[in-house]
Amino acid sequence: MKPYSFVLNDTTLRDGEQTAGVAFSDLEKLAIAHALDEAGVGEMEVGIPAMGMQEVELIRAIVASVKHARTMVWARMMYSDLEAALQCGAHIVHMSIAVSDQQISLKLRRNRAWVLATIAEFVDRARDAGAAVSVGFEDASRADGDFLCQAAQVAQAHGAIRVRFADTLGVLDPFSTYSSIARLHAETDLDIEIHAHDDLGLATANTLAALRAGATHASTTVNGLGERAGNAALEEVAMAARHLYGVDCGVDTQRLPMLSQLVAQAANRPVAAGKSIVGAAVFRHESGIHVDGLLKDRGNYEAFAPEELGRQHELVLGKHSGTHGVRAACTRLGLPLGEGQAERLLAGIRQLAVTRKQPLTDADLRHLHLNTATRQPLAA
Ligand SMILES: CC(=O)SCCNC(=O)CCNC(=O)[C@H](O)C(C)(C)COP(=O)(O)OP(=O)(O)OC[C@H]1O[C@@H](n2cnc3c(N)ncnc32)[C@H](O)[C@@H]1OP(=O)(O)O
Ligand SMILES: O=C(O)CCC(=O)C(=O)O
Repeated sequence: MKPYSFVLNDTTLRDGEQTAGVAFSDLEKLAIAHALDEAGVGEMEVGIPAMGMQEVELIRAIVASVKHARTMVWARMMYSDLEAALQCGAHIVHMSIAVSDQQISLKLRRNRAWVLATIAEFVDRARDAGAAVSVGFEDASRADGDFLCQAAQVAQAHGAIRVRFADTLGVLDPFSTYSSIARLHAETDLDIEIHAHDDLGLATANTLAALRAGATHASTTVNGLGERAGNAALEEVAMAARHLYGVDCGVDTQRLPMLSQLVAQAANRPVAAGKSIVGAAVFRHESGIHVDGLLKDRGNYEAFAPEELGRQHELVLGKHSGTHGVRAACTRLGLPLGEGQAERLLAGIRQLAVTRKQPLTDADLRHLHLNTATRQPLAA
């Protein structure tokens, strides 16, 4: 089944900030919320009110500043958490409870009957207080399937608007995600949010599988920030949905690089050069065959146009260059090539690239060009 549309619920400000060692300042949180809002995310999870009054005040400020997106706050199924959450004025109060037997008995020290009764009680309480309630199923991927459906039915019967299926430890693959979500979708009428973690590098793939199986909402974070190996990356889910399914989730993709930089800086976590969509080097090409192919027709080596992200292809010279790339670079710099000079240049480029371990600069090429104009040995 192809997803027709879905809502991105970006949790950079909640799960993203939970990354060990990451702590945003108030100004950074406000700036990230503003940037996400301007980029067009449908929803954002903005924090954990149970952390105390200072956090509640900050969440209130964020909620007041967000103009377009719906806001959500995260809470445990506890009176004090609900009370704090209700003070924030967010559109949705998300109340979480563990549903795997492992976490029910060895973390909460309770049993399944207590979980079902607690869902009923807290959805009722939050609704009575006027909140729209989403129910979070922590560790859903390791839960018994029958029990998970039972829990979702209790949430529905008590008036929740959504359930979140959390692959808390990132242990699913796209096939198991598909079957779990399809079953949940068949057994409740509630909206379903997929919340995938990247411990096995499958968070985006699992998110897409869940959307195909009927999930209506997807948790994401900018740069895939989040607990341990992180969450499904906003930029990956948005671009994959567009290119694989033709589904526009409302995000202005031109803003993704800026968002990525903003979050990388606030998190003090540089983005890897090869990080899909937003890495500095993902539109950089050196290999001779690729550069030749791109010069003939960019469709030869283009998954999607970098211009969608406000970016461009970048052709560089290095150890794997070929003569077509060398000629193109010389033409760009207005450097005429004599008989056999492209080949001589290539030899010099290879030598220098191994020493430098980075692409050659224009100045390097000019220098090599001078040295290879005649058949003199290369300068050291
Ligand atoms: C999978 C997730 O990402 S869930 C979100 C996790 N996020 C965070 O923990 C970040 C923010 N957390 C915090 O600031 C603090 O942990 C607080 C304020 C929430 C709680 O702090 P403390 O009260 O000191 O408790 P602490 O964090 O040490 O322990 C967690 C407690 O919550 C309980 N708990 C955990 N999940 C739930 C739940 N869904 N419903 C009810 N209780 C829960 C634990 O059993 C434990 O309580 P116990 O002492 O009765 O065993
Ligand atoms: O909201 C929930 O229940 C899920 C929380 C979470 O971040 C997770 O389980 O990974």
